[in-house]
Amino acid sequence: MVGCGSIHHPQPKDLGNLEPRTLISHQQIPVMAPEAWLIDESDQDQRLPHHRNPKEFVSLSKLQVQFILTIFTILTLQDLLELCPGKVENYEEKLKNFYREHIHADEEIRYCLEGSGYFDVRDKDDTWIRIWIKEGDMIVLPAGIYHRFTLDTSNYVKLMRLFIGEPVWTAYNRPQEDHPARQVYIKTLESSGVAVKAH
Ligand SMILES: CSCCC(=O)C(=O)O
Ligand SMILES: [Fe+2]
Ligand code: NI
Repeated sequence: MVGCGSIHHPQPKDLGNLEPRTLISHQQIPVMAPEAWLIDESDQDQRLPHHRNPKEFVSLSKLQVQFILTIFTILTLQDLLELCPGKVENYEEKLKNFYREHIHADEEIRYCLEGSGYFDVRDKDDTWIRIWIKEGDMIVLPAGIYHRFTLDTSNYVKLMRLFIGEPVWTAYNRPQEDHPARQVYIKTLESSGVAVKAH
């Protein structure tokens, strides 16, 4: 990397419309829940919305219930997070918080648009595994897994933060053995035959 933000990597075409936002660090993009609705059966142009009259929307939770037996997930883009010294407000504090061992009640989903960084995750023996995330990589951490994040020495990363349904940010710092998400995670591991070290 040369200076922060000075390198422009070509973007995949479908991300082109995000480009202007990437100029601003950690900018919130309004959360737009994916919309879904029942359609009419008319022969009109298939590219039209085909709403029924009156419109009948289907809530995200209903979609999830109806399709629970299939892998059916809608990811919501929350924001683009650019991390880099000198460019981001409260950089030191942010990095410190990201590097504090924690869990979430939901999956942590990140797509790396540019740069690189490390996601550290605890394995079954409570040992850290460092995962190097580079441009074009996507990571999905299960709810309840202890993890943390840091930049690598390139000192620059631009991450898309994605959520399934409502974005929930809350980080629960270790220890969280009684947290429901932690308990579900441990149970899932154990039921797939992984013995988890007690701690
Ligand atoms: C910089 S994204 C990774 C940091 C993290 O674990 C989080 O945001 O919860
Ligand atoms: Fe996290
Ligand atoms: Ni780069």
